[in-house]
Amino acid sequence: MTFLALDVGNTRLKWGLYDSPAPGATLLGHGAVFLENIDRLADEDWRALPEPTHMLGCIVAGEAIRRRVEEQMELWDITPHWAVSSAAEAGMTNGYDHPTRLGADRWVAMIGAHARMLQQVNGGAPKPMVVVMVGTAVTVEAIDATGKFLGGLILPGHGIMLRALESGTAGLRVPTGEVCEFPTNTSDALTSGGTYAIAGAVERMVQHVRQHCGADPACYMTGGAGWKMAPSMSVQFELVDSLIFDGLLEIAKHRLDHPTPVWPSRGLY
Ligand SMILES: Nc1ncnc2c1ncn2[C@@H]1O[C@H](COP(=O)(O)OP(=O)(O)O)[C@@H](O)[C@H]1O
Ligand SMILES: CC(C)(COP(=O)(O)O)[C@@H](O)C(=O)NCCC(=O)O
Ligand SMILES: [K+]
Repeated sequence: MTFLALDVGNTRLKWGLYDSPAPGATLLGHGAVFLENIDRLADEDWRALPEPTHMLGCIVAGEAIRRRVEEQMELWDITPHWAVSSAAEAGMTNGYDHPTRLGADRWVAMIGAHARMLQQVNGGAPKPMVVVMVGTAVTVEAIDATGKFLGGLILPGHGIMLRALESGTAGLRVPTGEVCEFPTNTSDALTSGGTYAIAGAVERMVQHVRQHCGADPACYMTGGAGWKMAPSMSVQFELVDSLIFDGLLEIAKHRLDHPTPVWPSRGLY
């Protein structure tokens, strides 16, 4: 039972092929393509892959992109399934005003992080969490120890911050700089400004969760630009590149264990 996990963000499509639809499955292959190159997947990246028998993805890139991804999947005999945010799933509850309006990638990453935290406390008391995703945008989620999503921040990512400054000014078109505490040139000032804007927002959220929950949160970070942020964080974050795939595997397992009418019965997915 091979399982294809897809994470389609606003910049890139990430895919992972696993040997089964359950947490702890072995990764057989993975890759990432920019959205403009999606149409090559069937002919190139996916051509020589063993055929997946199940698939679950999450997508925040819009309907037109979803159709282009599904077209590529016609290479195989599988039905596309996409995770959506809901009021409750896989041991978590969703405190968003309108749970279904929460970005599916945010929900799935929280589910992945929650399973990881439970495994790490190994039967001990569950911890609150802060889950940071550094992609096109940056999201900073707060989850209490019962697995309730309390709410989260959305910030521009590094690329959007730089492009906004470039397009709104005459004098800020410079190469990428280094992160430093006291930048003395424009490049370093921009790079450091963006990085510490994100780090500062994350730090505030950690404080808010600590105050609200009365315990230190477990902190997880993921996303294509997570590695850029990790060295500049003032609190210890575990960088987990696979958080969304882990969440998809978790959801897949829960749905197989507890099938509902929402989950189509044709095939397993
Ligand atoms: N090799 C890379 N290719 C693309 N983006 C990268 C790469 N390394 C870091 N990044 C950064 O990661 C961001 C995209 O991350 P990603 O998680 O793919 O975003 P999304 O999920 O929104 O598509 C880009 O804004 C870029 O700053
Ligand atoms: C916040 C996001 C744009 C993040 O997208 P990404 O950076 O992963 O491409 C996405 O999760 C989204 O469109 N969310 C819907 C709005 C919300 O979560 O409130
Ligand atoms: K993402």
